[in-house]
Amino acid sequence: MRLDPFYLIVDSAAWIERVVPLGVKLVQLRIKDMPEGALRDEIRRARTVCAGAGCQMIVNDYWRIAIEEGCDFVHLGQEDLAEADLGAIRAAGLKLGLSTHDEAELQTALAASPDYIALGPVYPTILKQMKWAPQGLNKLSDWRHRVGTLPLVAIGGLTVDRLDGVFSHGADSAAVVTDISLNPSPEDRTRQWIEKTAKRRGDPA
Ligand SMILES: Cc1ncc(COP(=O)(O)OP(=O)(O)O)c(N)n1
Ligand SMILES: Cc1ncsc1CCOP(=O)(O)O
Ligand SMILES: [Mg+2]
Repeated sequence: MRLDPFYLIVDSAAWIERVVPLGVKLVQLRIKDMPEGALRDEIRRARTVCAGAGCQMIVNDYWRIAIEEGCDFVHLGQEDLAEADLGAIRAAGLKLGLSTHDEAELQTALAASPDYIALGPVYPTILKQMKWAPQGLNKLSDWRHRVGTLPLVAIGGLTVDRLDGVFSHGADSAAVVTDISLNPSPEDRTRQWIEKTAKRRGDPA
């Protein structure tokens, strides 16, 4: 499986409606603390936009709802994974991405046969409090060798200027939240990410 090199993470269908039409091809819907009915509405709205734009949509955390709503990709952290029914996820045909932060988590993740492995935070992040210090680029290279041919996602503190570094250290895809969501012009910044990753995506010159 191949992942787009630009992996955008947003927290609403409204964001997806705003930026996916610009040419985003891989997006995660990461919603925290929302009543289930509203969450299902968000997923359905987001999925409609993504389907129309040829954008792969990944649902964070809510694997049961993702199955019920007919989605095809979920992302789980290690705590999510501990409570998830992997058999049900696989039986429903969903692809699975997993977070890792240290060696033990990598072993746990590899044992679950995921479709990609994410490593983070590569750089300091302001999105959420992390138990882990920034991992740095050398850890990314280490993970590159350990995950073999599995797609590797870098996450945490990524910006357009940091993309060359993460790709040259083995990442296949770079995931981002605040460099876009907190930018004074999220649309312009999204275009910069698309342009900077164009060659890796195989876009025509
Ligand atoms: C691509 C990607 N990598 C890591 C995470 C973090 O997942 P998790 O550790 O479960 O934390 P939350 O995002 O659920 O707060 C992610 N969402 N996406
Ligand atoms: C959810 C998550 N997991 C590891 S780092 C991170 C946050 C990424 O956000 P940002 O791109 O704003 O640093
Ligand atoms: Mg999670």
